[in-house]
Amino acid sequence: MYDYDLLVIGSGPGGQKAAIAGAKLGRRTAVVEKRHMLGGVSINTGTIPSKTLREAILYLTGINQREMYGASYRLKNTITVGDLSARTQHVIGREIDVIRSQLSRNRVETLVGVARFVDDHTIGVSEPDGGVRTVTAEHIVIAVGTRPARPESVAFDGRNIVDSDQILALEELPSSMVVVGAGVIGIEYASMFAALGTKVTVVERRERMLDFCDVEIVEALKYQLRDLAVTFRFRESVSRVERHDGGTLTVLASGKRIPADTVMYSAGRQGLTDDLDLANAGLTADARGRIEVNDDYQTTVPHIYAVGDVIGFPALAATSMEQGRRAAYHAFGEPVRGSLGALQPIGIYTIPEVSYVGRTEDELTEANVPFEVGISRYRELARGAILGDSYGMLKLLVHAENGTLLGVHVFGTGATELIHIGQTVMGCGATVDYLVDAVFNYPTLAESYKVAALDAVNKMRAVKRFLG
Ligand SMILES: Cc1cc2nc3c(=O)[nH]c(=O)nc-3n(C[C@H](O)[C@H](O)[C@H](O)COP(=O)(O)OP(=O)(O)OC[C@H]3O[C@@H](n4cnc5c(N)ncnc54)[C@H](O)[C@@H]3O)c2cc1C
Ligand SMILES: NC(=O)c1ccc[n+]([C@@H]2O[C@H](COP(=O)([O-])OP(=O)(O)OC[C@H]3O[C@@H](n4cnc5c(N)ncnc54)[C@H](O)[C@@H]3O)[C@@H](O)[C@H]2O)c1
Repeated sequence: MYDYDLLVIGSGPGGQKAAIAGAKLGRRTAVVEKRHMLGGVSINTGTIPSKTLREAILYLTGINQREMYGASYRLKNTITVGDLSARTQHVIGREIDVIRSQLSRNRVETLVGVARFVDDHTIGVSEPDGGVRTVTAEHIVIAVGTRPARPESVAFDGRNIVDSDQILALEELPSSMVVVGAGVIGIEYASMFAALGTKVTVVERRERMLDFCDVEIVEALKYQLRDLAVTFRFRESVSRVERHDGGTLTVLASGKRIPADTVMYSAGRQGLTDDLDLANAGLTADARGRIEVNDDYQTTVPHIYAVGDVIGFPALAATSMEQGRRAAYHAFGEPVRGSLGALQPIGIYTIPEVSYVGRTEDELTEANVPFEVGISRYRELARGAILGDSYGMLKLLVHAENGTLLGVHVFGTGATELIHIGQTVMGCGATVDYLVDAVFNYPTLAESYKVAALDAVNKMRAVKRFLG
């Protein structure tokens, strides 16, 4: 009766995984995607280019080798935009190829164009040649993602005043830069440009940055960034950004004016729902373009699902993929286990990187959960010394009464990989004793789990001594 069992709008992480899941369940599946955007924001302008850029910067600046070889160590003295973009373009190209191949070998049809609702089962696809193709589907997944917010008060020109998509196309590396917004995007790019030697000023209207993370780890990150000559302006709001001959001027509500070669505006993102004609399907979006869904990712029209950034927090590639898979399974009656949430890791690819899973000290204190802290510092690990990472740390939050792990927070080399050991231990419900008794490869950073676990149990034993 319908052309497809499942039609997915958007081929970012959420859309891709929804489509592949539908196809694996034997359903006729298609994805609609705009020209030149296969893989979504994640592959083309977001996750993959920014993480590849970071890797290129780490390699070419030699920043991670400086504890060993001295502050002046560089692999390449003059790093150009070309040096950086060559690696980025190479990885983007490969990733697009992987996605194209995965979709085609799973017989997911790709329809190129802009999708909009004609009714709740019908989509019009405006194709690049100007034609409109109309297709119908039993189930529809909206995975259209977001775009950077671009307020009128900022004179974006794509050259000196840019958003986080345009930053990838800079013609030369700026010697000074203002980053507006200390969200994850702002801080990741601030740290990358600071590592390249750009003098970075971060303006953030809140009192602190990354307020969902562990306070001690954010302090450690700020210390490292200040050491790279980053200036922070907290509790300051940007009123406007002006373009002048030879540079830019960022005007703050407090009256301060900050001159810089380049401004990157990274103060939030907007759901890409404007062009979808949602009303034709009986749907609405909020002021930030987000669509509301229930725990199964169904919108208010039950056969239409929404996943990924368009449904809001946490807006990560990692979660979007899993939401996509779950939405498709739900549509076709395939069971899924549990719900996404408590054990969702967060990885922030700053230089140095941050990662955590579970709860923070502040959250536990607020909830009156008694906990003990176990800390391991990389400078006391043989692997930390070998790598030349003296600032890294791993922190375990352990329930003071039953020994279960409540949170793991990591700062430094390998943080975003290491976190998964803690995530697995927490997911299996093991206690800190598992980490105390386990033998880890030596010398590794993973050993930090055992060191931190011993630290926590030593403190817990000290309390028990008093209690008899
Ligand atoms: C700079 C940056 C760095 C990031 N780093 C990380 C990271 O390190 N780790 C992490 O987990 N996440 C990261 N993210 C977030 C991650 O990229 C997003 O969470 C993820 O891309 C969201 O996936 P999605 O499926 O919602 O769709 P998106 O990736 O946003 O893709 C949506 C797609 O839908 C298409 N589309 C929109 N409207 C239509 C329409 N009407 N018709 C047809 N197609 C349409 C768009 O062209 C786009 O290709 C980063 C984001 C940015 C911007
Ligand atoms: N490693 C990762 O997982 C990763 C990396 C990058 C992005 N992302 C995702 O992308 C999404 C978008 O990130 P983002 O950083 O753009 O958005 P955000 O909304 O998280 O941060 C924007 C920041 O800008 C501040 N701000 C807003 N207006 C301001 C003004 N006029 N002056 C000064 N400060 C202002 C806000 O207070 C906020 O702290 C996030 O949800 C994030 O999870 C994830």
